[in-house]
Amino acid sequence: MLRIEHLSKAYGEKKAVDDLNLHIAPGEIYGFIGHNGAGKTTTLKSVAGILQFDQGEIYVDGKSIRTQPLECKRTFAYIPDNPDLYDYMTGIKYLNFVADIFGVSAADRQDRIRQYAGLFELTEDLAQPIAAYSHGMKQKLAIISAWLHRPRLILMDEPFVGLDPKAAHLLKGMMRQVCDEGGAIFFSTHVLEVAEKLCDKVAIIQGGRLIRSGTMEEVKGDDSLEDVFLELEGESC
Ligand SMILES: Nc1ncnc2c1ncn2[C@@H]1O[C@H](COP(=O)(O)OP(=O)(O)OP(=O)(O)O)[C@@H](O)[C@H]1O
Repeated sequence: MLRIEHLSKAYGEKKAVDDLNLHIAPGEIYGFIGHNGAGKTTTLKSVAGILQFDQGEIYVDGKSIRTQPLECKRTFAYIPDNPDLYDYMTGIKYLNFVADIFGVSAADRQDRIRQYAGLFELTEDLAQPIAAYSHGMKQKLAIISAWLHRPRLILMDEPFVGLDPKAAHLLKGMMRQVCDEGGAIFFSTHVLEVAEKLCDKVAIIQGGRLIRSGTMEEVKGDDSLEDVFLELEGESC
């Protein structure tokens, strides 16, 4: 579903991602963890096709994000770490705008908007301009928009930040459902308890380099993910 091969990206002299390799298969919720500045957002933006990288290749369903960006972008949805949406639009206008971009039929978009806005208790707010939304409401809107075109791959950067417990629980169920239907999720998080419970596989990045990856059992063994993460961080100091 997603193959990252020898990805490297530098900002000037600073190597943000260094020879990173990852393979995410259908059915997998893949967590991406690392300290602040480790290179998670740079990796996710490279996969999403919004940041040019220096070396390596990224394939979505076998297609290169560099040479076939449109085909790739039809397959996935990307939720950035900060839901900077169009403040002047109303929620419903924004959702219709996204549905238009992805060619979602009128009937499908109506069904899905009704379903997800209902679940996230956002229905009444959809008529409000996004400028009047709280951070959590913007995050809910970004999540609904990502799910609108039924993407097979969903990329998310810190998706749980700002969500209330009910919305966070709902999102976890939606992530699992995407994978049960043959899709895949690749997301970054600092909340290791969530990663430990939710993820099938996990990758730990440090200073732009992948230092551990595999199934949750392979990575953490009998310890907690937090213990393993802190131990690996300690080894590097
Ligand atoms: N636009 C930029 N210009 C210069 N350096 C950058 C830029 N964006 C990121 N960096 C640097 O690249 C490195 C990786 O940053 P990145 O945002 O990918 O980390 P992250 O793992 O997502 O961090 P966080 O958990 O804090 O969001 C950091 O050292 C950061 O300072």
